[in-house]
Amino acid sequence: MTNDNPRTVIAQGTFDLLHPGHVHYLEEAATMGDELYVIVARKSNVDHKEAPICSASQRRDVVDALEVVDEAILGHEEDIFAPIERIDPDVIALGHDQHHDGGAIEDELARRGIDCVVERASGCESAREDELLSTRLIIDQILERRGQP
Ligand SMILES: Cc1cc2nc3c(=O)[nH]c(=O)nc-3n(C[C@H](O)[C@H](O)[C@H](O)COP(=O)(O)O)c2cc1C
Ligand SMILES: Nc1ncnc2c1ncn2[C@@H]1O[C@H](COP(=O)(O)OP(=O)(O)OP(=O)(O)O)[C@@H](O)[C@H]1O
Repeated sequence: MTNDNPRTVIAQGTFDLLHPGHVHYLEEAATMGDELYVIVARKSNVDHKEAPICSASQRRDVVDALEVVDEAILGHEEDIFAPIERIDPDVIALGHDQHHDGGAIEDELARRGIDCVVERASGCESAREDELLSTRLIIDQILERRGQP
């Protein structure tokens, strides 16, 4: 049976060098509705940490290949609310450590007339050996192991 009124969820992030923490986040975001769209951040908007290694379109293509994702799209360069206005989601799923203020996002959504709730996803609890679950930690580990002698 087809769902005539699917609940749409938006997740977002940099997604440079995909790891299981990303999969955890996207799988949880998908449970918040029926269709999952993912906005992949432009390099120019990743200003709170080191710039991503992979290009925006390559990061988008890898996220888009995940079964749990209905569609991954490139973020807007200037107005981060432009894709949200176009997709008109029911839920925005913030990552557990995303620096964005959920209240401020809700205020801006209301100002633009977008009826949407903001949820916070959980962190990935993995007790596995060799746990990294962070792009920064993976890159640090690569530099440590493979860096110049
Ligand atoms: C609701 C929402 C919408 C966003 N839309 C965009 C966008 O259109 N373009 C973009 O470059 N970044 C967008 N971002 C920002 C990035 O996706 C992201 O939060 C941040 O810049 C990358 O850091 P992170 O991976 O540590 O979260 C959005 C963030 C949020 C919370
Ligand atoms: N270990 C994790 N558990 C749950 N969610 C995660 C985890 N790692 C990343 N995410 C989520 O995935 C989304 C994209 O994360 P991002 O691209 O910033 O990866 P990251 O590994 O946290 O990067 P970095 O370590 O460079 O900050 C964010 O919403 C973030 O909260």
